[in-house]
Amino acid sequence: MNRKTVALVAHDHKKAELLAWVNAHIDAMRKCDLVATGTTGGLIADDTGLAITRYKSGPLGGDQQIGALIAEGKLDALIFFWDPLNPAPHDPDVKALLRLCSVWNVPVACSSATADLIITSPLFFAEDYLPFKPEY
Ligand SMILES: O=C(CO)COP(=O)(O)O
Repeated sequence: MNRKTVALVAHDHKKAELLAWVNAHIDAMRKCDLVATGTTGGLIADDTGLAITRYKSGPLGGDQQIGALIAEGKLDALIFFWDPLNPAPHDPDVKALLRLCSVWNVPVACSSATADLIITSPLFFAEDYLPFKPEY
């Protein structure tokens, strides 16, 4: 099976929802190389025992570090439960991260419903499926 690199990110009010989602898809998570922003990654690693490469906390540059992975073609999906009800001090970074997913055609889920569809899609792990990669 094709090993995929998946980023896990959640704002504070959405962390419990992301943790529940990870646990609901724990078998799929074990088949992925996981990266995360700092606090999100620590929470998930402590709860599940999954190995996660942790970057800085979002407000301290973690979103931008994950954005750099996207720009380098090293990320296969972003699961980002951002908070639509509370302002974030680093909102420009949040927007920049989501923007790069569109620039580089990287699948991104901002809700558990969409994340369910990505992670259960046979295409996602298929050896012979390569999403279109734009050439700039
Ligand atoms: O702020 C975040 C994403 O924008 C997430 O950062 P933490 O995982 O460190 O809370």
